[in-house]
Amino acid sequence: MTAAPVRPLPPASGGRREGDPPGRRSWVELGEPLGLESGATLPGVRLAYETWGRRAPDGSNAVLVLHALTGDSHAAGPAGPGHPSAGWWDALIGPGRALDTDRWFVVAPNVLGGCQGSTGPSSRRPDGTHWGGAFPYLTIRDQVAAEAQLAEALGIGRWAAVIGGSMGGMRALEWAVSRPERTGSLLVLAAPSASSAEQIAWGSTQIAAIRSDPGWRGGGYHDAPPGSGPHQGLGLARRIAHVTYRSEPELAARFGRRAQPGELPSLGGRYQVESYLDHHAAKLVRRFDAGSYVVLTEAMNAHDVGRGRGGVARALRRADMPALIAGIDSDRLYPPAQQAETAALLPGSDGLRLIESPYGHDGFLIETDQVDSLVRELLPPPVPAPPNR
Ligand SMILES: CC(=O)SCCNC(=O)CCNC(=O)[C@H](O)C(C)(C)COP(=O)(O)OP(=O)(O)OC[C@H]1O[C@@H](n2cnc3c(N)ncnc32)[C@H](O)[C@@H]1OP(=O)(O)O
Ligand SMILES: N[C@@H](CCO)C(=O)O
Repeated sequence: MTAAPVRPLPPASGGRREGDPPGRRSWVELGEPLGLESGATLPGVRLAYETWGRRAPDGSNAVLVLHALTGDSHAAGPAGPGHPSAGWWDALIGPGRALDTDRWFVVAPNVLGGCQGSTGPSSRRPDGTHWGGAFPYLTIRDQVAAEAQLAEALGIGRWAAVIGGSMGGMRALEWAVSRPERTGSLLVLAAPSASSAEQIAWGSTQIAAIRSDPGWRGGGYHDAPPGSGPHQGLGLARRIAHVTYRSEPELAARFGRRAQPGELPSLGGRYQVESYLDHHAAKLVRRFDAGSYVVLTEAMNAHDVGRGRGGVARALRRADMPALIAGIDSDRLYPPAQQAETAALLPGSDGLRLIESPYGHDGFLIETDQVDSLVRELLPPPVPAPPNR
């Protein structure tokens, strides 16, 4: 397959901000419409990304880090303009960290279909109108196809490692299966080879919550007056999702049946856990687009590395690079048994790695010490040269 030409653009205005670790925000625009798995094409595709470290002249030290559903390209670095929080894997990326930016050139794109710089439903079409509900159906494969063009634009023929968790893990696995020659090694955290019935059920329930909001307007709300979008629906979707991201014992120990201070459930007040979910819903609504949430959730529902490739087992046999597949012992959304199957089928894996955590699926974001060990196992530090005699 010949890749479409890619037109790299200059760094975003401001580029590196004062106080940032060595890192840069930028984007590429694909020179030609992206052909999608559905047969449709997506014109005017832009992919935003951040980088840390220095690219080796031959591109051999590049590592691709792929974010989850509501993550973004800000994997490392402090909070700042456009980034309400510090990087979601800040503990892992930087000088001397597991992804040592004195050695590795780390690249984190914002996913295609997202809303933090890459083309998605809230972007404008070439004719200047918002995509909204006309944004095409995307799959994880389409997202990886766009990321492959980003790699070409950056002069990276082969990643030293492709690393991702949750939806990022789905994309990492898709990289390994569809482009094994370009995936030097693989780390997948808390992600399946194919979304299960239950995972599709959770995802489609969240999509239904958004679409049932009168503010959804068939996805065409981006030109509606400010504040009239499907915020209730998106908030409801986040509440449902967030419960699946945490574990039952954690919620029981942390909140129990307690009422939120100053509120009485018998008088219309909230339980603490309700208030906690309200908080996470409100936070997401402030920073995320409902249309992107729908498109990305549909892509996760469609995830199946075996589709049209003779099934999962056969597809995974293509991915023969060194691979680490990790699950979280308390993850009820992506149970580790599912990842054990992936690990057993991947030629380069020696079995499931288990992250111990009370926090459930979010453990891949929280248990950074354990993820650190996995990254160091995948990309061991260079053995120092013996002293000259
Ligand atoms: C890959 C990515 O997703 S990158 C983007 C970052 N991820 C997200 O935003 C996903 C949503 N968030 C999360 O999943 C989690 O917050 C994580 C994984 C980032 C961090 O987990 P934790 O450190 O365990 O945070 P936790 O779930 O306890 O949430 C803490 C927040 O809940 C608030 N909170 C706790 N109890 C209550 C309560 N009873 N009522 C209201 N708010 C509450 C805290 O004040 C805190 O608020 P803040 O985040 O605005 O400071
Ligand atoms: N907290 C993560 C969980 C999904 O993997 C997110 O919102 O992206």
